[in-house]
Amino acid sequence: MRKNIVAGNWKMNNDLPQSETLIADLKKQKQISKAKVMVAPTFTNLWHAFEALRQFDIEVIAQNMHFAENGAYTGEISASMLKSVGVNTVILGHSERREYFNESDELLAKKVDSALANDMSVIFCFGEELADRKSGNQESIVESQIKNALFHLDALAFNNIVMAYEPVWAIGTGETASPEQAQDMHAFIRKTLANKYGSDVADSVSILYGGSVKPNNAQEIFSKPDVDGGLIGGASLKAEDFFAIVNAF
Ligand SMILES: O=C(CO)COP(=O)(O)O
Repeated sequence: MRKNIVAGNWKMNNDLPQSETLIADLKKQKQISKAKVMVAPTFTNLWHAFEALRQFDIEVIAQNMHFAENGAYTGEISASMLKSVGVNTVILGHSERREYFNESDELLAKKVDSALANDMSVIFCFGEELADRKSGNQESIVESQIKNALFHLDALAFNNIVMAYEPVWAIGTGETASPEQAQDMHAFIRKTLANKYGSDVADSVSILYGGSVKPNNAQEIFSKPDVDGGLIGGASLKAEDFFAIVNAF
C-alpha cells in the first residue's frame, strides 16, 4: 500500500525566529488524517526544526543537496551533512532549482544517486511548463524528465522515491491543475513506471501533486485515485492552512 504524504516546502522563507514560531504553531495542530506529514525548512533551520519536532510525527526534510560527498563546492551541502542533522529525505528537481539554478536531468540523476547511496529518500519533482501544456506536449516532457533522471535505477530503489508532479504553470500562481488534469497526469506517470518496472513497483510509489494546493481545493484533488498527496508551497507557511490540507485526506 502506498503512503499518503503531505509535505510543506517552505522555499526561501522563514528566518530562525519565524521558523520557531511556525513550528510552535504546527505543534498545536491536530492531525485527523493518517497522511505522513513533512516540512522542508531552509538549510539554516534544519537542525533546530529537527530538534523541535523530534517527538512529533512531522518529518523534517531538505529542499536540495549537492551530489558530492564533500570537497571544494563553496556554498553547497551534502547528503551526509543533512543526515548528520537528522534529515533523511530530500526534495530534488524542483522547477525553481531547474529554472534558476540550471539543474538538468543529468545533474539530478547524480543527486538522486547520491541521496540513495546515503540511505536517504527522495521526493523527485518534475512537471511541464505552460507552453508545453498549451501545445499538448505535457506527457512527453514529463516522461523524458522521469526517464532521464530515474530510469537508470533498479526497481528496488523506488522503495525510497516519491514522485511529485508539479506543473510549473500552477506553482505560486493560484492556478491549480484541475483534479481531472492531475489525475490524468498521475495515471500517466504510473503507467510510465509500470512500463519500465512493472505494476507492482508502479502501484507502490506515492505520487504527490504540487501547485497552488490550498485548504479549499485539497480535498477534491486528493480524492483522485492516483493522487497520493501534496507538495505544498505557500499554504505550508501557515500552520492552520497546512493542517487543513493534511486533514483533507
Ligand atoms: O512549488 C510548490 C511546492 O514545492 C508549490 O508551491 P505553491 O503551493 O505555492 O503553488
